[in-house]
Amino acid sequence: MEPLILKTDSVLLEFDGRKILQDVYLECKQGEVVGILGRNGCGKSSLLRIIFGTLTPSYKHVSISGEYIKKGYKNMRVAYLPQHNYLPKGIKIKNLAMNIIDDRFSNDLAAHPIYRDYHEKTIAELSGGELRQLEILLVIYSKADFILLDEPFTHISPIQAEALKIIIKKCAQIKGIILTDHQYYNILDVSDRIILITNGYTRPIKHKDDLVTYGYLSHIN
Ligand SMILES: Nc1ncnc2c1ncn2[C@@H]1O[C@H](COP(=O)(O)OP(=O)(O)OP(=O)(O)O)[C@@H](O)[C@H]1O
Repeated sequence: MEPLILKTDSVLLEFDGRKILQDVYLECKQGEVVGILGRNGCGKSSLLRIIFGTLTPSYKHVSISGEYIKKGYKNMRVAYLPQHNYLPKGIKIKNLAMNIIDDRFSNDLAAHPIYRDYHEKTIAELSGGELRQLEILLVIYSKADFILLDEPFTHISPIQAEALKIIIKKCAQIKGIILTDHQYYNILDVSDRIILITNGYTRPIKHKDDLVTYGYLSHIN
């Protein structure tokens, strides 16, 4: 079967007359990881929320394999990890996972130490970093064909970031993943393609040097 393709273009997003996003083209196929980089406030989270359907810009065109998508979250076509904690505190973890996990990943979730050790507990009983890991897992292993991750590497330790990159790569064998984080080295590591948002435009990054040229990095290490 042909891989599904999520396409986003012609986005116009303004706040108080200030143009945040004005010329966006973003494509992601099932089977690939697309990394988005950009300075604080350039519109990365906004773009993910527009694709997911929880932020309505003046204009957008989002489609999956040619079918116009108004709200990505409808019918669980797109899943989204927000920058901030989102899970309700009082619910048992195994009950949260029950209806959202893709059967193809239920063994992976069950074997992950966070789920294995805490599934009988509630969200309120986890540390900040444990909670973040669980939130990431529930989105990555969800039934959606496309997964959007806003700052998945922030708040987790380096060793767990390494493990997360392996999980993302495995998941991307059958899903499309778009992610952003200020830990750009992790984004460069895990992504098949990089898109930089600058001055409201998306620019494909062909080489690390482009990140200096466009003023995202001051130098290359
Ligand atoms: N509800 C809102 N009202 C007004 N301005 C907003 C609103 N939400 C976001 N903005 C502005 O839109 C711009 C883009 O915000 P967004 O959160 O998408 O940026 P970002 O690239 O994800 O930033 P960061 O890397 O700092 O998380 C920012 O300048 C922000 O101040």
